[in-house]
Amino acid sequence: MTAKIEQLEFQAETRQLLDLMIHSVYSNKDTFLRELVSNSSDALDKLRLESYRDKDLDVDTSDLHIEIEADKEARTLTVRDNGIGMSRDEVVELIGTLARSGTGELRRTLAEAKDAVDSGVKDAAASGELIGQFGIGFYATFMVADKVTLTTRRAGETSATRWESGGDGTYTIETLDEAPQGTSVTLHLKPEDSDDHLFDYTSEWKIKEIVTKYSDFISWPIRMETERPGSGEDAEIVRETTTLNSMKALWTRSRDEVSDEEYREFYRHVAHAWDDPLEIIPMKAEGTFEYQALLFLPSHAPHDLFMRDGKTGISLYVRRVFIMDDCDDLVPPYLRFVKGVVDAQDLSLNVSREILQQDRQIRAIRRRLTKKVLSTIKDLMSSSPDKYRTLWTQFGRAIKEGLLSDTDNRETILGISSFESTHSDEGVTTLAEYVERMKDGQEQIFYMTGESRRQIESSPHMEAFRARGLEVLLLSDPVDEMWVGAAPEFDGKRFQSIAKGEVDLESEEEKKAAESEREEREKDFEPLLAWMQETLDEYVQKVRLSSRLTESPACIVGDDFSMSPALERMYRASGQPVPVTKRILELNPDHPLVTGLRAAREERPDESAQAETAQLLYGMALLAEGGELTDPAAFTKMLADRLARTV
Ligand SMILES: Nc1ncnc2c1ncn2[C@@H]1O[C@H](COP(=O)(O)OP(=O)(O)OP(=O)(O)O)[C@@H](O)[C@H]1O
Repeated sequence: MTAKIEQLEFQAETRQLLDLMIHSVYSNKDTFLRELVSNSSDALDKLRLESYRDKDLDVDTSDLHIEIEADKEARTLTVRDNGIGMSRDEVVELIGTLARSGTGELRRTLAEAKDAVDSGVKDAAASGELIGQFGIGFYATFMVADKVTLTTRRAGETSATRWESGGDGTYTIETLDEAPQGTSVTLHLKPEDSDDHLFDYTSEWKIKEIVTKYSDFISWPIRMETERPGSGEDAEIVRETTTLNSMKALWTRSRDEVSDEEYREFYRHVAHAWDDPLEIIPMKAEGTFEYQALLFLPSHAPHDLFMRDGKTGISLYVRRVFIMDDCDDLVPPYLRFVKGVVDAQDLSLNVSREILQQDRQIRAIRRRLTKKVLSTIKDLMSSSPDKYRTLWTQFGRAIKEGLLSDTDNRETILGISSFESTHSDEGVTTLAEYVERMKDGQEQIFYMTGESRRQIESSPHMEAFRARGLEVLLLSDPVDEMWVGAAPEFDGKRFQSIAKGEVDLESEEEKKAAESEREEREKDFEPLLAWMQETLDEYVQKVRLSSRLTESPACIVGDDFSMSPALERMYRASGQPVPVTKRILELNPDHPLVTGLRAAREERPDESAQAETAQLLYGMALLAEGGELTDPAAFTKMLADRLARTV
């Protein structure tokens, strides 16, 4: 067969990424080798598993390993494995494109990073962050090489593929008749330039240094031919094959035997991450279900945390044999950011994803892991508040999903959650702190949901609470709308929306004093309330006097079970039908607009403009809470006409 070399173009994003890598001043260029070794290790894991599952796959798995070969003369470095390899299509898909979700986001981040690089500011940080967010694995090679050649043959296939690129806009791809099974990546190294952190990557000690630093725990041997002086006088140099890594599985070792640096590199390997772990959680369970686990809480949220196909982070091993990554049965979805490995003793090596879902042992492990992660976060709150804050900022929104889905642990999750509140303009508060500050006689935890802190704070519902110095939680994450509706309690205190139901802010004494006045007022206002209810019947179920307003003339409240406007909008946006709910209009009996309208009703009951005032009052109340008018044009016209009469 004559080899046909095809030249293909990189996807636009891939090209930009390469461009950035090539011109990157990201100082830690050594990490390219970690990426290659990590990919090889994954490929070996996959081959072992596939050969185990597919008995017809005729491959030799007796000596699975990674090999590093440096050629000083040619200035090349080759990393070779006899793992699963890739088919031609896989090469195009996996290496030629960024086969990742969130391409739009990547494009945006790339543009930002590029601007930063162009303007010469925070260039290292920009590319470092980019690498951190998207983990651009294989492309890291272009930090140190001006040409990369990859030759690969997939296990079970006869023909092989060669891919080559200079990191410019294109790459070539060629089908070969033969090649050893597995993958070999050869880097044609850029000239050494230690000012630019480009070291001599053909040097034996440099390679050793990098492998020991970043890849020591890799469970496959990483071999290299090394030289040592022979013994005796004028003895010749002895060349021998050395295994560079210790291959010790970190999770089988106790915490004091492992350095933070080893943990960190292992984290980067399992999590495909570039950041540092925020917290390391080693676990060991003996008894009915034996397993060991090594979990990490990352310090940065991945870009796909809220994407439907976002990855979960736990790899499953059985007796030290890799079974699968992204095992989403090991932690509940709200803890999908937790990374690490679980090594179970008593599972079958043959276990499939479908079986896992049903497996009692896996369910037990999941329960234990969940509790452990939650208790670790709880400990961080007191032992390391800075770390807790970082964790909450990065993952709080995901964790709060657990308030809805994990009822067994709801109280614990509430305990580790933080919320914005009227207590301070900045920062967040825990519920324990809120409860601590509750006023005498206050029995509920007050909250209001909305689309932003500002919008909630300026809503009329807040007025009486502000006037009385009562703290209100300001819940502006979409997920807040969901869990808070499940009406949980914390520390025996119910959550009460200040925009729903009747609010009872007065103490017993105040109540008594206010009672007769209120009765009086209700009598006074009765005709107005009845008339308004009739006039606005289409929109509201009831009109009543309010005890929550001090400044605004009116506000709209739901009953205890009605949806908030923001929740209604969320449902509508997701295409779900939303039942029309009529809410309650509350009027401020001290506001001149309300008292004026009452007087006008008494004096000139036939005046048609009063119905417009009622409509305007209702419209203003809707706008004030951040709601939407059903007919904005009609409202503005009414308002303009009215204003025209007063100028
Ligand atoms: N040595 C290899 N053997 C087999 N497949 C490989 C090898 N190297 C890379 N691949 C394939 O190419 C894909 C892309 O590799 P790349 O290093 O760019 O990203 P990744 O390893 O998936 O993730 P990360 O960016 O976190 O490293 C891998 O997921 C794997 O499927």
